[in-house]
Amino acid sequence: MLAEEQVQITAPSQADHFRLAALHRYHILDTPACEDFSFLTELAAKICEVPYAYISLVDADRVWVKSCAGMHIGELPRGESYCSLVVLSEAATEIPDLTLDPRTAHMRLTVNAPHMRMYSSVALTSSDGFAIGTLSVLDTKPGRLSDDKRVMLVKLARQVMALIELRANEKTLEATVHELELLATTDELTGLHNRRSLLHRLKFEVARARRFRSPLSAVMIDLDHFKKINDEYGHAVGDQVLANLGRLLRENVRVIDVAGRYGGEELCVLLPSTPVEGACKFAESLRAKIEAQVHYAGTRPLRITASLGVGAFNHIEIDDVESLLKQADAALYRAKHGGRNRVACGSD
Ligand SMILES: Nc1nc2c(ncn2[C@@H]2O[C@H](COP(=O)(O)OP(=O)(O)OP(=O)(O)O)[C@@H](O)[C@H]2O)c(=O)[nH]1
Repeated sequence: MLAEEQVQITAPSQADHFRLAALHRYHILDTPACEDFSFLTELAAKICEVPYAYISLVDADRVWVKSCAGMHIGELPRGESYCSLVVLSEAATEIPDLTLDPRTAHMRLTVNAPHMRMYSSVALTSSDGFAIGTLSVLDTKPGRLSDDKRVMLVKLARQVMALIELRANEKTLEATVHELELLATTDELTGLHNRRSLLHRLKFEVARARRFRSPLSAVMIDLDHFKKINDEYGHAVGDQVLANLGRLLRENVRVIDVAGRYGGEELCVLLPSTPVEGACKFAESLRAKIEAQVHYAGTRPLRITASLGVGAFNHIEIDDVESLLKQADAALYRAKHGGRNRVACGSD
């Protein structure tokens, strides 16, 4: 009883708060099983000549086991785990007979099968000096590890920690690469693909349409008299209108569609697997949504319209990459000259 109270009272201290922050920085809790960690755990059991070993991370109210050898434990309540004692003392801990130590005699793994008797462990210490978990070995016979074995256990614990650091660095690198990719392909103002990314995706979609003999359409969108918005209300309001339009497009395209900013106030949507009829329907519905969208110059509401041109390939006549946009551009020209706020389709 006394031991349980000790573990629970000490756990939520200020020091534990910083320790938990160090643990959570590694993003290792609840990650899937991994061969590299299993290998180190098995090696610990082999070197120490004991049947059981595990790598544990001590969270706020549970001890989560990253890998184990000789048994299966997913997680334990913190008050039921020998490892909690190690992270509290932040040192290597050895308990030669768990039944004789008042802190561990009552614990589940001591009382129930497999009736652990010996526990020896080394703290896993974060780069900023916090004990975030342990590498532990256990036996059902009481005893002590020899000095040689303890030295090896300390070395193995360092390898475990190095692996935890490596995995965390890989995750950070992955996230950074993803962020950079996003920055390099996204137009900052509209949140759509930038021109380079749009043209890159166009090449890819043309190749795919050829390969699978599927249709591909492109819709060019140009705002009507946008210069007037800039001239009358200022560039910042013009920018806001473009940003709103970007959001409208993102919310109204399918996951497989590619919406991008082709030029200043000219946007483009690529519609894979969509024949000209479907693309014209989409363009007409988008035109109506743009017309209905309300923007604001301060408190003053504004509306703007757009002209749209649709270009389309069917699978029989997939031409070169540029000709799809040329077709959409020519249709857009007709929509502008036909009076604006309208859709012109294909070569009609
Ligand atoms: N605020 C803002 N304006 C932009 C941006 N890029 C282009 N523009 C403006 O968009 C306007 C385009 O003007 P025009 O090509 O004359 O076309 P328009 O006024 O929309 O007229 P039509 O297309 O013929 O209906 C210019 O005033 C550009 O300065 C931008 O990123 N932000």
